[in-house]
Amino acid sequence: MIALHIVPDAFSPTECATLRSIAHEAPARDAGLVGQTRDHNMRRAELVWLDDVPDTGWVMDRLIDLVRVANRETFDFDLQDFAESPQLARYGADRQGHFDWHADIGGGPLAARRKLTLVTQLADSGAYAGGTLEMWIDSHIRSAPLEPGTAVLFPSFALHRVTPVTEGERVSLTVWAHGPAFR
Ligand SMILES: O=C(O)CCC(=O)C(=O)O
Ligand SMILES: [Fe+2]
Repeated sequence: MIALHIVPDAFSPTECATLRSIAHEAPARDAGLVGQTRDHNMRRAELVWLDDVPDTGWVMDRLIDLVRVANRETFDFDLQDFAESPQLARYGADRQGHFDWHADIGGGPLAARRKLTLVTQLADSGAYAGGTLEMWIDSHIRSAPLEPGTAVLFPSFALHRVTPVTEGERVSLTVWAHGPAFR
């Protein structure tokens, strides 16, 4: 069975607003995929890596707490570290922002060690149309709640996607927890 763990109010409305302005003001990079190949049919988004932004230690502290609790209550995975920077992503309707079906466990040395994925919604649900985060869980498609500040955690091997944004802009915060290979 693949589990899903949902945390409402993982970030407050004010914190979501702060993270949205970081996503807009920090220099963004065009979204590459695992292994740094850029395939815009697969993914279109603007990314800001939080490790590049000063004074965001509080975000990482929160993410660590959220992962710790979710892992204790739901997953019980052998987790070791957070080997990659958290990522702010903007998916704009102007570029048909989206991310096709994929799993986060990839071929690179860091992506290969991903075990748990955490995604937080940051945009108000009225700020965009489309842009649903869907997860393929036990032969069913489950949609992540749209409420800003809600975090969803799932195993990094689970298929998921972000449907095309057709109006406005969706903003999300993603981080991965890493550890030894599943066995
Ligand atoms: O933005 C999202 O909701 C998902 C991001 C994602 O799947 C990823 O970065 O691997
Ligand atoms: Fe992903």
